[in-house]
Amino acid sequence: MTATETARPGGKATNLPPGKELLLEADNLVAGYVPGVNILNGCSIEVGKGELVGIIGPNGAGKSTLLKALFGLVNITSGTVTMNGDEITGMKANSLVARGVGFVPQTNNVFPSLTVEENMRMGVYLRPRTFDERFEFIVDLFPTLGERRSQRAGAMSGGERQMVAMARALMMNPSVLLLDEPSAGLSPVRQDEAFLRTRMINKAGVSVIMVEQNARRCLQICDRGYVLDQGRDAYTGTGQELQSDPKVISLYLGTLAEDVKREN
Ligand SMILES: Nc1ncnc2c1ncn2[C@@H]1O[C@H](COP(=O)(O)OP(=O)(O)OP(=O)(O)O)[C@@H](O)[C@H]1O
Repeated sequence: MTATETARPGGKATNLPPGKELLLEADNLVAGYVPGVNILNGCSIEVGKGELVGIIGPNGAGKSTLLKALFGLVNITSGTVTMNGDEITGMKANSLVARGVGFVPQTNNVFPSLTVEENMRMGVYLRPRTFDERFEFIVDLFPTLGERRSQRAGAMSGGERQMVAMARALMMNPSVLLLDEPSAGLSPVRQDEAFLRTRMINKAGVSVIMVEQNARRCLQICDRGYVLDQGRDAYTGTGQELQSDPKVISLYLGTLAEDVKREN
């Protein structure tokens, strides 16, 4: 099997594996930051319940913009976003969080002057009474955060802060977590840990949409992926299909192509 060019409007075939239930769908999104300048130009993705979906593509393809559009932070001029069959297009972030969408931005994603525990409390400010139960879940997943609950987030390393940011988004018990480049700015070892954490979150039952610059690692851990190009979903397939597809490699995964050459 190789990656497939995604169906353009009209031919609405699903990309989900057989029997997989649809959780979230972006259909033909057009969106941008300023009127008249579209960054997403008809972008469609599907996420099944329990899936880890990777979004890769060249710089400026609109990967982060897609996540921001899904989270109500970028103006959508046409197209729809649905979750569990309900339309959520353009809803504001607080409504989306209440509906089970979590977002971890790439930067400025923790309150540095607050402790780990205070960051977690901020994450659950809409449902403060659930703090104990959710914090227990977090500590089961990331024991370090239990040990360091009184430490200021600003005094932690980049990788640890990323863990705090993920944990904070998990405090609201989201069905789907949007992760914007969880490995950005981390050393290779810390990047591996960030990918491992992402996988653990997914294994704990949370669907994940992960945007990544590190395409090779992203495709290694995701169930399915989308290659974005100029604001559109150009290719899709399983992580393995995309990794091994020559046209995806030659067009979008320059560094991966080099790696494949070296390995052969
Ligand atoms: N806040 C903003 N205001 C205006 N334009 C923006 C803003 N953020 C991003 N853009 C533009 O949108 C386009 C897509 O950016 P985006 O960050 O979504 O791409 P990306 O695929 O995530 O790229 P990268 O891999 O480099 O992070 C770029 O041309 C960028 O300059």
